[in-house]
Amino acid sequence: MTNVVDPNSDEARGKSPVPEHVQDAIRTLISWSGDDPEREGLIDTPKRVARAWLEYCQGYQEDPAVHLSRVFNEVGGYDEVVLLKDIPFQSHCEHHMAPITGKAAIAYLPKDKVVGISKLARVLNGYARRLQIQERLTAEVAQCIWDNLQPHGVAVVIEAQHGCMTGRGVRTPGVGMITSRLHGCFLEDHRSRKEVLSLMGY
Ligand SMILES: Nc1nc2c(ncn2[C@@H]2O[C@H](COP(=O)(O)OP(=O)(O)OP(=O)(O)O)[C@@H](O)[C@H]2O)c(=O)[nH]1
Ligand SMILES: [Zn+2]
Repeated sequence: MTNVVDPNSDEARGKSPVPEHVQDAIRTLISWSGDDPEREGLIDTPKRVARAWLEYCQGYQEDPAVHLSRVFNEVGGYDEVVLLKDIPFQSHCEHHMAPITGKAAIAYLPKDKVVGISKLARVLNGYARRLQIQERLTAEVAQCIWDNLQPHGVAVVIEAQHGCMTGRGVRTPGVGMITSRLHGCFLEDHRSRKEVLSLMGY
């Protein structure tokens, strides 16, 4: 007799198994919130939530510095600011595990190496996909670029909205938080700082 595999099973859909104790934790949260985790619409929810959280927190599985290991040493005499603007990201605050959504501007003034620009967004994602506060996220991205590219300067500005301030608590939709971290010439030299912030639109 041939084994018939249910096309809706986790196995057939290539989904990774979720340990029972993790599903239990989510069932507990559902019933504590006032709903019945055994009703039809919620039956598979614990598995979905668990897998979603693995994805939101994928950054724990990587060292973002890895993305900066492939450098181009030939910069063709380019000695001006490189800026990546409006990089969208999603993170989660470590206080409420609520979404933080925003955009980042990442700039550096290369010394002798540049990286593919997508790598700057990858570094941002590597740190954003963890439980964060915005200040630490900003500092970690800047430090990673500063340490690994050894440029003349690094500037990171992040502008974001915090779900814990919009959907709950003080409930102030539209409020934005801006954080910045500067290193090297952007920190020390007034003109460089003004130039980079103005390129970023601040
Ligand atoms: N500095 C900083 N604060 C954050 C960030 N994300 C969330 N918060 C704040 O973390 C604080 C946690 O405060 P608590 O008093 O411990 O928690 P709470 O009682 O839920 O606070 P409320 O949000 O005011 O209801 C809140 O003021 C949040 O607005 C962040 O990225 N940076
Ligand atoms: Zn929060």
